[in-house]
Amino acid sequence: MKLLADENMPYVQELFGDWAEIVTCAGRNMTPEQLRDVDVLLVRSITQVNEDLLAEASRLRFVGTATIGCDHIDTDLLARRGIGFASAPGCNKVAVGDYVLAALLKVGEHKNWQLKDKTLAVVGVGNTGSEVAQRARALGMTVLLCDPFKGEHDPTAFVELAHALTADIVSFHVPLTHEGPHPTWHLLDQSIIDGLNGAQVLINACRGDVWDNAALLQRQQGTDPLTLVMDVWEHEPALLAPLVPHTLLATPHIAGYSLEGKARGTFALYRALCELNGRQVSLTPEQLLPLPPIGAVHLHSELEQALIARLVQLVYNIEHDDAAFRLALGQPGFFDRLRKYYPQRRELGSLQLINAASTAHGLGFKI
Ligand SMILES: NC(=O)c1ccc[n+]([C@@H]2O[C@H](COP(=O)([O-])OP(=O)(O)OC[C@H]3O[C@@H](n4cnc5c(N)ncnc54)[C@H](O)[C@@H]3O)[C@@H](O)[C@H]2O)c1
Ligand SMILES: O=C(O)[C@H](O)[C@H](O)COP(=O)(O)O
Repeated sequence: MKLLADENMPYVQELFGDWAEIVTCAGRNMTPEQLRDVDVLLVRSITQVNEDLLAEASRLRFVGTATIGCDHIDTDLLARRGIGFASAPGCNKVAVGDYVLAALLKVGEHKNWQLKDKTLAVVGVGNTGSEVAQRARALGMTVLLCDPFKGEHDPTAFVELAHALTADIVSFHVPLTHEGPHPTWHLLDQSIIDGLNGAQVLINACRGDVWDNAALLQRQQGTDPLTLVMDVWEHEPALLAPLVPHTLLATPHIAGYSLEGKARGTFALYRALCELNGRQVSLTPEQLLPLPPIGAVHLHSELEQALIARLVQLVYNIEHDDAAFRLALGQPGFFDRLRKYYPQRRELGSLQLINAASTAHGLGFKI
């Protein structure tokens, strides 16, 4: 079995090394020729799996993406050609929850806000949105949930988008869709952007195209700019650079980049391929991971916002990611390079807080 994998997918050797001939390459540069004699293709979100890429892939029988989002995969094409497919739903949801928690704490510091007095709206309440909602509740925030698909079954638990957009902070966690009853492409469009007030904070850790970046830039260049946290950008990696100085936090699509999240992503594909090949699943994602640098911390005081911020920074410092992004901005290939050489980041759950209240668990720590 010949397997072609994105070079930035960890643990491929450990999981497939003893049953596949493995070839790796840069995900953005995969070519139809490379797929000629390949049986299994493993990609991340930057490879467009479409007619063009698969033009010569006559042996291909399985495609896996080690990501949550699948907007880069032509799944109809795979179905038509009888090629098996798997993604990794939820694999990095915890990392996205950690990222948004770190961002919220930075927003609190920047605006001198007590987050417990503020309202957060989560737009898209699936795997990642639910992680964010859980952390915001643990901070004591009021949380509004907006998800028209889920709202159909449980209208009292969800609000309309217009209501969500009145929150102090609005965090987006939708898939990128162009069709259907609630498409998300430019969900945040010019008219919505114009209707927001300058005290509001927006967070995008889902897909860049969900926000109209050019319209946002226009708003930011006016007299009443918004506070923006942007992990994802329209037209990555060729993002709208002039928007960056108008953000509070800017990062290169790494919200989901915990080591645990990446391991779960590759592992989901390993499990799917084992099933397809009638092989026994002989490992767990946890077995792939090294020990975290800090295992436990004893607490001797209440978990209030400033202490939570210090504890989060022990595990994940979002400001380092932001600083690296601003420093590299404009250099050729900077976006992909930051992602390729992203430092090992652990999830908050790798740190045990001893003597902590149960809210620590809601924040994502181990107790
Ligand atoms: N920045 C990152 O590193 C990163 C990491 C993981 C996922 N993502 C992106 O985030 C997206 C969401 O991930 P997830 O795991 O939560 O997916 P999910 O499928 O579990 O949840 C998405 C939710 O969005 C809802 N939704 C769909 N259209 C909507 C609309 N118009 N308005 C409101 N809600 C809507 C769906 O009903 C669903 O509940 C992924 O598709 C992926 O593109 C980004
Ligand atoms: O959809 C996802 O899972 C995330 O966006 C993922 O973290 C993106 O990472 P990439 O596949 O681009 O390395």
